[in-house]
Amino acid sequence: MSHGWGYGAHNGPEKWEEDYPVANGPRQSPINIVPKEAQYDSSLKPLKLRYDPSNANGILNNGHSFQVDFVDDEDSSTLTGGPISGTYRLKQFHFHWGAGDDRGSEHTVNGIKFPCELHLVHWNTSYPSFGEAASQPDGLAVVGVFLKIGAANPRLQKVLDALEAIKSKGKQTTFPNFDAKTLLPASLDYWTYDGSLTTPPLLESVTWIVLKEPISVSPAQMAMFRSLLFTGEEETPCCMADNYRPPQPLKGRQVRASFK
Ligand SMILES: NS(=O)(=O)c1ccc(C(=O)N2CCc3cc(O)c(O)cc3[C@H]2c2ccccc2)cc1
Ligand SMILES: [Zn+2]
Repeated sequence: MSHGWGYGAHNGPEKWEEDYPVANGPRQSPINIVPKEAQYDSSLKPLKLRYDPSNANGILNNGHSFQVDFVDDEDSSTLTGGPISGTYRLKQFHFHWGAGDDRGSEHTVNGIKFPCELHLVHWNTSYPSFGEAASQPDGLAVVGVFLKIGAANPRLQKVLDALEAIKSKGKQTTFPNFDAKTLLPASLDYWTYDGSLTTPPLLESVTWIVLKEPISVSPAQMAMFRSLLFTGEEETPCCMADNYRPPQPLKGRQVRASFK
C-alpha cells in the first residue's frame, strides 16, 4: 500500500521530492505532449498487444487508485513491437482521474487535460520479476490511453460495476476473465518517450507509449470512478479523485510519433 504519499496538500506531488529525490530527475513522467514537436520515426514498429482474458485475476483499491491485476507467470498477456525490443508482460492496469471533467489525466496534449487516463503496465521479461524490472531503465512499458467525455463506454462498465465491492482502501475482490484489449481504441497510433513511474517511487524505468486516440467515458461513468475512497473503512471518508501527477519538465527528451 502507499507509504504516506498521496495527492493531498500535505502529501501530494509537490512534496514527493522530500522522500523521493528522483522526483527532480532527468526522465520524470508525465509530460505535456506537443504533437507538432514530436518527431515521426518510421523505424517505430506497430504495437502488438496480445492479452489472454483468463490472466485477469483481481481488482484492488490500493489507496491511490484501483488496479486490475493479471497473473504474469507466463508469456500469455504480452506487449511486443512498438518502440520496445523483447517481450513485456501485462502486470496490471489502473486509472487516474479528476474531481471534475476538466482535469484528471497525467499526460496532457498541447496543455489539454483529459478527465481520465488509463495505464496498462507491462514489465520486461529479460528480468526475473516486475520488482526487478522496475529498477531497470528498460524495465517497464506503460501504455497510456486518454478517456474523453462522450457516450457511455460499455467496455468500461464491467470494471466500474466492480468498484462498489472495493470502495475503501485495501479492499479487493476477484476479477476473472477480462479482456483488457477491449479498453483500447481502434487506432494504436502512439507517441513514445523515456520516462518514469508517475507515483512514488517515481523510478525512471518506464518506456511510455501514449495512444493518440482516446476512448469515451460518460459523465455518469466518471461519477462511478469518483465514488471510490482514498481512505480505509475506519477513516473519515475522502473521495478518490484528482489522483494525477502534473506534467514534468521534458529536460531535452525527444518525443517520437509512430504516425505522420
Ligand atoms: N502510474 S504508473 O507510472 O503507470 C504506475 C505503474 C506501476 C505501478 C505499480 O504497479 N506499482 C506496484 C504497486 C505500488 C504500490 C504503491 O503503494 C506504490 O507507492 C507504488 C507502486 C508501484 C511500484 C512500482 C515499482 C516499484 C515499486 C512500486 C504504479 C504506478
Ligand atoms: Zn498510472
